[in-house]
Amino acid sequence: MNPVRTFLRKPVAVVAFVFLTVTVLACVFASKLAPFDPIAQDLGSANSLPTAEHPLGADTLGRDLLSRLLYGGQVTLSGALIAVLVFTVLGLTLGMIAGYVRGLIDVVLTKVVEVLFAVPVIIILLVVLSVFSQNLVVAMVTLGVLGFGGLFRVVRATTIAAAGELYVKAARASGLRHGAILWRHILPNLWGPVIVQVSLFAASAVLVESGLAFLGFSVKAPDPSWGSMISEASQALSRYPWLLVPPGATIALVVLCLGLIGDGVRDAIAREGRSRGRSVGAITIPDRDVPAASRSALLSVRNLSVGFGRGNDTTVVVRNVNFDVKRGEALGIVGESGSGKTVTARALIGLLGDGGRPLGGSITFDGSELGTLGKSALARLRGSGIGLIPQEPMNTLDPVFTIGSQLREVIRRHDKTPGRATHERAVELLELVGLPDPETVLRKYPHELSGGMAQRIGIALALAGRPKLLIADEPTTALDVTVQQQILDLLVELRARFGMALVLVTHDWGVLADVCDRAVVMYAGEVVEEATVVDLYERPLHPYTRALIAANPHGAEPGVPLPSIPGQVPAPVAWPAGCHFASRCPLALDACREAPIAMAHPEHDRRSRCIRIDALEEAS
Ligand SMILES: Nc1ncnc2c1ncn2[C@@H]1O[C@H](COP(=O)(O)OP(=O)(O)OP(=O)(O)O)[C@@H](O)[C@H]1O
Repeated sequence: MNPVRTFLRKPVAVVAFVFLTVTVLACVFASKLAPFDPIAQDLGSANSLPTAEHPLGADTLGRDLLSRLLYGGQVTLSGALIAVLVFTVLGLTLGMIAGYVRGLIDVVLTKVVEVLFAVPVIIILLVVLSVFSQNLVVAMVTLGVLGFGGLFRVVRATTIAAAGELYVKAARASGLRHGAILWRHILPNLWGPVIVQVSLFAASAVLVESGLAFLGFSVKAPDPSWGSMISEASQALSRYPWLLVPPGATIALVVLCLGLIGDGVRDAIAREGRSRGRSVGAITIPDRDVPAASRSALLSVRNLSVGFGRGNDTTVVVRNVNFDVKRGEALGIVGESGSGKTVTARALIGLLGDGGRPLGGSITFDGSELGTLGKSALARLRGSGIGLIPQEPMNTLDPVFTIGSQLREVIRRHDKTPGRATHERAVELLELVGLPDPETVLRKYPHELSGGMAQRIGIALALAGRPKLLIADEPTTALDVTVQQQILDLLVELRARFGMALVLVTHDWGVLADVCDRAVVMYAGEVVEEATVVDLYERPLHPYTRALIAANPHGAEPGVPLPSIPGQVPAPVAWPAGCHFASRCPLALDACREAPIAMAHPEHDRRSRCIRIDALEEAS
């Protein structure tokens, strides 16, 4: 569903948006709407409560509070607007540059942002105001500069994720100019997170401006601003408490509305992301001789095909994938980049994104056919039945919330327990994933975590619903080597302890050997071989598996060059009619190129999509 429509279905967010719009417009048109001059005194009405003449009352000098509020809003909101503009321009442009260009520029900008995070904002603002003789514009520009780091981080992370998408890589490879890529492919991913961040920052800019005005650093008396009205009201607070209500309530409501709009936008984006990729199309290309879904297996995938695009523009990227995962078993999906591992894994949990959709086949999990489940049942299954460990956990953590609040939210969704029990479960989960001092970790924000800690949090989040199956997509690629091993050891330990099954996507045979019992080898969108990891290593029965193992750096001998597989994985649009690997295979015959190759069952529990198994065995 369109995210704007999803937002419009949230009444609280819509009311907040309408209130904010009306308030801003009323302030903009203060000269037309205000019943009085904001500085005109009428001592006869001094300190009056709301009356027909003064709808919000009058202050100690008899000045109309509604008029002062409308004019004062111009000062406060334009101050906040300046800060928001600086925040948005810097955060968006520098975040995109850092995330897209990477390298030294990324390192330098990230360090600068880290330094800015350490700067005490209010103290710097007071210094700026004293140097620039109480110039509020300079102060709000400074606030934008000091605060843009939050937006920078979100934009950078989103840009990195978007730039890593294959369609962006393809656009780069096709020679599209960087500006055009950023504009057409990256920017559309950013609007949602940017609106969320901007609305939250705008709320704090309103508060900071009001605070500075309260301290006397804004307009000069008798001109109003919301903060100066609070300051004036505070001087007569004990005798005329009402004076505080109009400016105080306005500031509180504006800040609340900005927060609610941010929340609404975030929910709308999240729902939009979840709803993509769920529709099941009509194209099915069934494989022959495929047994029905296994009753004993926890997960049974049959003839799964996945495509991207719509209608006639649909490109099939994964074709007729079949495999089973038994309870407690660890299955690896291995293959070169672009072979369809990630798409297959994400299809299992209904999170294809970016126009991806299952084109046919079935996924049966724990007796339920996922294609027949309604939205809410599927949502319940995610996390409680199947847990997903992300590739880049930092990107999946919301930078504006503490780890504790994010973990507790997920726990509450599954356990529906009261606050104390939820907290205890959060602590227990962090202990489970080996994080020392869980109470401190719960108070941290994502940017305070190392990569290894973030991945442990990712695992804790995946475990929160006590899933029967974990899906881990290259869970250690973003980590350095020593941390990689620790995370793998943790996965092995947790799996053994809770008897969970695991589907692990990897291109690393070392990881496969460490963690998995069995593996399917994928090539150009198809499963080409399936066997136990030991059998695959010792006696591969597909030329592609053999070539992959030979090119595996773990088996490299010092001084001996590592063999590589000549050629490249064909793009989905260029899949050949016959065996997808034929153009790179030393054993290929004409028969391999002429027609699709059926899956053979050369031995019990082994499958290979090859008609040259005998020749392969002879050659080895
Ligand atoms: N969002 C997308 N839009 C269009 N095509 C896509 C998209 N994501 C993936 N694909 C296509 O799906 C195919 C399989 O991609 P997938 O990411 O599953 O490969 P992979 O084996 O996981 O590779 P890697 O190890 O690099 O992640 C690719 O050839 C790619 O062209």
